[in-house]
Amino acid sequence: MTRIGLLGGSFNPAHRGHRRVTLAAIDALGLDEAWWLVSPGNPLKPAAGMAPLAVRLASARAMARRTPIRASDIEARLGTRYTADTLRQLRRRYPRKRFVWLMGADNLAQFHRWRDWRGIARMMPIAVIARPGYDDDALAAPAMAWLRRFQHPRSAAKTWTTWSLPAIVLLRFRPDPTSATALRAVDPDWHRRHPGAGRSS
Ligand SMILES: Nc1ncnc2c1ncn2[C@@H]1O[C@H](COP(=O)(O)OP(=O)(O)OP(=O)(O)O)[C@@H](O)[C@H]1O
Ligand SMILES: O=C(O)c1ccc[n+]([C@@H]2O[C@H](COP(=O)([O-])O)[C@@H](O)[C@H]2O)c1
Repeated sequence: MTRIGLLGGSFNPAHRGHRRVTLAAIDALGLDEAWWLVSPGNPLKPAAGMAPLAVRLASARAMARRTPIRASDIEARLGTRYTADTLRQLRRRYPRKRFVWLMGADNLAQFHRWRDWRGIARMMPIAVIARPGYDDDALAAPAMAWLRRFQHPRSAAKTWTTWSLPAIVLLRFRPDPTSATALRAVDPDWHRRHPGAGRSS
């Protein structure tokens, strides 16, 4: 049974923070691989300022090179945009794989606004990765009021395939302050130089 971590994101662009925290999660959770689901468009984020999917995917592939991380545009191919729909389809398509949903603490703070977020938690365990500046928000997140009772200790992270659902674990690695917002602020034209630029999404 292959153990796979799923990290959904805009990857606008992918950065070394994504790579570092994903590699640390692979280690902490005993994963065979991680898939980066490069989103055709986060339903809660404005499309303005979003580079084309082909460019974001190319940046994710480059950042994931020589690791067990696979960058994928499967959401565009499945025609899904909401995470609950994507995860339902992935489970149907890959019944022999075991999935865990990975997300940074900033996403947990917003999680109660996602479509069918409780349904997501009933589909697969959730591993939240600490992120500088967001950890207090995450612990106080509206979704945590419900998720807290399903929390497992970090020390048991490798046993996630045995957990009954819902299940959540809060992971803490060496904090990585990298963010795509900060990278775009210093290099707003990054996508024009990147492989894949010029192709439509
Ligand atoms: N430095 C980091 N530490 C922990 N988690 C991270 C880090 N960077 C990104 N993530 C997580 O990776 C996933 C995808 O992130 P995303 O592509 O939105 O990057 P971002 O840096 O958060 O972008 P932006 O600043 O544009 O919102 C999210 O779950 C996010 O929380
Ligand atoms: O399903 C939803 O309602 C939903 C709302 C907001 C964000 N998401 C997902 O959260 C992941 C992180 O998005 P982002 O833009 O913060 O990198 C990405 O996979 C999005 O599709 C999903």
